[in-house]
Amino acid sequence: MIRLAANLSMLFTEHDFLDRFAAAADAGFHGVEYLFPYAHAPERVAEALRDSGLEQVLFNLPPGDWEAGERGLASLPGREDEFRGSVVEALRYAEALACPRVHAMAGLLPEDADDEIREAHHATYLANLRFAASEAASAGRELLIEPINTRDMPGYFLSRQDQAVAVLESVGADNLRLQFDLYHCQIMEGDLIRHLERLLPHIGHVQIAGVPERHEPDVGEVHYPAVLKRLETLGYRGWVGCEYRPAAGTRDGLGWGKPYGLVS
Ligand SMILES: O=C(O)C(=O)[C@H](O)CO
Ligand SMILES: [Mg+2]
Repeated sequence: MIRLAANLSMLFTEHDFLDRFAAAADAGFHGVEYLFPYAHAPERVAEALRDSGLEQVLFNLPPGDWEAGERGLASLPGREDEFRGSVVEALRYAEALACPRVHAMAGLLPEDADDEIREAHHATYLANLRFAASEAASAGRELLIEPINTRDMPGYFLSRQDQAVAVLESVGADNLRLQFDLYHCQIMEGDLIRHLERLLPHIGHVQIAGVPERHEPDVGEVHYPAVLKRLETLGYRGWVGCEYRPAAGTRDGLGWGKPYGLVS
């Protein structure tokens, strides 16, 4: 069975953040994810979640200075203390929200990155993920890494599935898993169903969006009914995060989700 989670950083933005939980429940979602809850006290977010009856399925560690263009800390040499603090903060919120998994964004390479700089980022990334996975395991949580396409996020340190698998295998933590975003994979590599089949043992969470505009899943080049059917027949029991920008109003665009219980 496909279980859809509304990404409240992109969906229901017609409402204030804490009101989006009820809007998602009303539209037939059973789970929510978003980028960052940190603008609100954990108890306030927990109250909105509880009142909506939804499950919290994912959110991200603090990413550094997002407004200044930073996109995560995990691979940034010299920012290790800040990254460690971000792990503690994310796990504090995960406890309050009973959220089973959190995503550590890798960060950006400098434009002039040479092999030495790339290697420094790689070494920092592995060391930080070892720390974060250990802390998350102690808290009973999973830690996710996600390849992100370099058209939307130029310079992002982790951009391909084979790179992510090599990192997972190097760190070797059972609770370090892959956040498999089909939108990014289609842009960078394509071959989605074969990637799903090969990567399934590593997958801790899936996200979907239409390609190339990142609108509803039924807008664009990916035939999601076939992809989601294969995900189901592969026995995936996790969540599918709907991480897309509605082409018009959120509810107006939910018709694609009717087979999965959504109400437009
Ligand atoms: O960009 C994405 O697809 C994500 O899922 C990150 O968590 C936020 O950039
Ligand atoms: Mg994603």
